[in-house]
Parts: sequence; structure tokens; C-alpha cells
Amino acid sequence: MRKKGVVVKFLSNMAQVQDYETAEIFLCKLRGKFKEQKIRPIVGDIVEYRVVHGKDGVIENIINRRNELKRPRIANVDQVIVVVTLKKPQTPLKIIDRYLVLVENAKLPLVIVLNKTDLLSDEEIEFFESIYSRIYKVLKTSALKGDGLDELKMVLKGKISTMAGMSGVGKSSLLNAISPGLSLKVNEISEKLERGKHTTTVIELLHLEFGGWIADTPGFASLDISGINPEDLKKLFPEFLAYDSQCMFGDCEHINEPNCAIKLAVEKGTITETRYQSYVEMFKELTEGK
Ligand SMILES: Nc1nc2c(ncn2[C@@H]2O[C@H](COP(=O)(O)OP(=O)(O)OP(=O)(O)O)[C@@H](O)[C@H]2O)c(=O)[nH]1
Ligand SMILES: [Zn+2]
Repeated sequence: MRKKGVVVKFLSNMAQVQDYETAEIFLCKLRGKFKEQKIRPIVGDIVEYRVVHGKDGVIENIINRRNELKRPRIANVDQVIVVVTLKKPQTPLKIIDRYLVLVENAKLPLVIVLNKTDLLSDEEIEFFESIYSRIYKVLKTSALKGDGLDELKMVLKGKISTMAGMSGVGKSSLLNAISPGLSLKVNEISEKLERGKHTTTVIELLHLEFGGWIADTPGFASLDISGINPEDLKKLFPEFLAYDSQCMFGDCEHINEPNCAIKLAVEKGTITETRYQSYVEMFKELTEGK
């Protein structure tokens, strides 16, 4: 009987497939036809598999991928959880905006998690929300105090997610807090940084005990925006969309043009100044020397 599962890891040439319904893990061979067809399952692939004996199986079919993230290489990513902190470490707003732009460019839905709220005053939290809550879903968490974890579980439940965020913001701590069985090491900075850089390392989808999977390797770690076409950058700021068509020039870059609706919106405060500054900075970076 064919069953459905998710490829969570590779061990040499065998795939670990986790059953969709029971969460049991089967070690599966790949059918020879995949080699002929030059397709190879990757982590995140939804597959049909057959149990051969005990916990051994064979992958019969790969269901069409909805998407494919390059680094880490994972198929069928439902969303990216961008974890940020304003203290210990402070994530500069322009770094937050870089993450957001990169996720938008990958055409993936995202949720922002402001972690370590136990270190912040109400005013500091309000400041952050005043910028980002009007554009994205923002969760406020403290892995230390246990705040906001139910909301985070609800967002992750039943989905394949990847996390993004600077070292030390508490990604591992949050996962341990919501799914204690994972027992991820906290503060193992050097090891994971190395893993973020190289593509050849083994990637694994971790199963969350309340349902769903999360990649063990953070995404977008290079913060490299050089692959973005400068003309497309404005489309990666969702709050610009409502004004874009009102500019005097159809192809307005929103930098130096007269009667620019985006600049007007910034003056009026309907687009946040810091977001616009991030846009200008990234635009200049992308067009420098061109
Ligand atoms: N005050 C406070 N500290 C936290 C919180 N969450 C995590 N920490 C601490 O922040 C430090 C870094 O946490 P990690 O979970 O290792 O952070 P990470 O994002 O996984 O870091 P990398 O593995 O380097 O990517 C640890 O000392 C944690 O105890 C929180 O909500 N509040
Ligand atoms: Zn404009």
C-alpha cells in the first residue's frame, strides 16, 4: 500500500521519510526510475512510499514541488519565520528589512517573531510594532519567560517552515521551548554559522511535536541581495504597492523623481521612514557601478 510522507533527511543514498499521519520514520530507497529521469528527491519533498519490511521502504513517487528554496535546499516551504531581537543582540532595522526583502524575493509568506521581549519596555515593543505590524504578522515572544509560545505553535502547526535571523536571537531556544523533545543546543554559534555558509552539509527537517516541520539550518544567512533586479526591489516592499501606480512616472524608482507618491507617503507617515531608508540603501547598493 502506498503511503504519503515527507523526506526529512538523507543518509548517504537513503531517504528518511516521515509518515504524514503517524509521524513514523522509514528509511527508504529511491526507485531506479528517478535516476533515469534525472530527478532526485530533496528534503521537504512530499513522496508516496511503500513499506517493504519493518521500517524499510521505497519511494515510489515525488509529488510536484510547490517551491524550492536554494539555501538550505528544501522543497515545499510554507513560510519563513524571521526571528529578530532589539537587544542582545540588537538586530538593526536595515538588517531586518534585508531579511524581509530576501524572503519576499523568494515569494514565500513570512511571519516576524520579535523574541526576547522580556528585555524590552512597552514603548520599545510599540515602536517595533508601529513599523512592522501594519505590513506583516508580528508575534512577540520570550523563550525565557514562555510568552507568546502558543501563538508561535499555531503559526507553525502542520506546516513546513524555515527560520531566519541573526545568530543569538534565540531560534534554538524558541524551538526547544515549543517542542522540548528537540533538545537543540543553545549558543552553539560557530558550528551553525559554518553550516549556514556551506551548501554541502546535511539538512534536516525537525518534526515539531504538535505537528509540522522546521528546518534545522537557518535560511537567508548570507543576507546577499545581489541577485535582485533593482527595478524589482520596490515590489518587495508590500506597503509600497498601494502608492506605486500614483507616481508621476510609471517606472518611478522612488528615489529622485518629482511628485513621487512613495516619498509623499513617507512625508505623511503612511510609509515608515526607516523602511524607505532601507529601500534607498538597497537600491543604491544594487545599482552602484551600473
Ligand atoms: N533574555 C532572553 N534571552 C534569550 C531568549 N531566548 C534566547 N535567549 C538567550 O539567547 C542566547 C542565544 O540563544 P540561541 O537559542 O542559541 O540563539 P540562536 O538564534 O539559535 O543562535 P545561533 O544558533 O547562533 O543561530 C542564549 O543565551 C539564550 O539563552 C529570551 O526570550 N530572552
Ligand atoms: Zn515614486
